[in-house]
Amino acid sequence: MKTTNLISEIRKKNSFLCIGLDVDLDKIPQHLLKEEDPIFAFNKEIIDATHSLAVAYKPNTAFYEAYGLKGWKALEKTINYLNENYPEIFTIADAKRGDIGNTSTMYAKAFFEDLGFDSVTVAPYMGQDSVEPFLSFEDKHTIMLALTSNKGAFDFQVKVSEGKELYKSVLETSTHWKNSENLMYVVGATKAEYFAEIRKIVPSSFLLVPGVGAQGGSLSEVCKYGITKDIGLLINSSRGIIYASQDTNFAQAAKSKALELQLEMKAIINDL
Ligand SMILES: O=c1ccn([C@@H]2O[C@H](COP(=O)(O)O)[C@@H](O)[C@H]2O)c(=O)[nH]1
Repeated sequence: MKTTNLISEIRKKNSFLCIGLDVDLDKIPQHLLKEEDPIFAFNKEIIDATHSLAVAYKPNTAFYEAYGLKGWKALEKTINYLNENYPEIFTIADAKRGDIGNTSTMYAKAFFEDLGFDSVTVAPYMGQDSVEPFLSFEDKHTIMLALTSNKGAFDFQVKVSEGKELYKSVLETSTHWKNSENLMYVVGATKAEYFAEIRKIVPSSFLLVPGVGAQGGSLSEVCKYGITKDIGLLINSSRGIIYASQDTNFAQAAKSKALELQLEMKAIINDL
């Protein structure tokens, strides 16, 4: 999907919400366990109930890989369902891949060609030749980890080397790579105080922002310095939305949680 389509979808829905599909069989309503594919059955109901409020969905592949072949099948059914029924939705495989060039090419083929995702998350640690194979896919996006939402982000990402924090080097260096227009970055909502600095380096790039909801990040704090004239943000919430209830009404409960965030987003967009 082209970024221009994503921006017009954001404008149409007054939403920059990304819903994380992190399906844990211990947390989904128990009646779904009788279904042939409980993971897909759960995702389908969540997607059908929330698609008018969200512009993106982000299955974290760990939650599918953990269930082996059945999990991978459910991931495939979920992305096919989104692409067939809601082609306007931006899809993110949160897989955090990256390896030597020929291996990265295979990861890119798996997520972009075989599964048909619009984007995949990638770790920058192995450098340019590990990321460029992802960037070479036209109309696909590579979302590189910059400053993550977890506590461990302080172990390396904010450490200064040769006068610069590592996350700043990741942002600055990657803007010079081939096809860098296909890059987006992950910045945690729990790191709101860093957004002003980040926007100095990548003023218009899209940022995928996890950490609102279960991790306690604040949407309004992120938007203070993170939002751009084209919005430039995809705010993710996973557990805070999809596990709003474990009853049979779980999808409506998820919709209510998504609506709370969407209304907050609408007010922020109107104030721009
Ligand atoms: O810095 C990061 C990068 C990725 N994530 C992922 O996003 C979701 C967040 O889930 P919540 O339930 O809304 O906390 C999850 O898939 C993480 O692996 C992140 O949290 N932080």
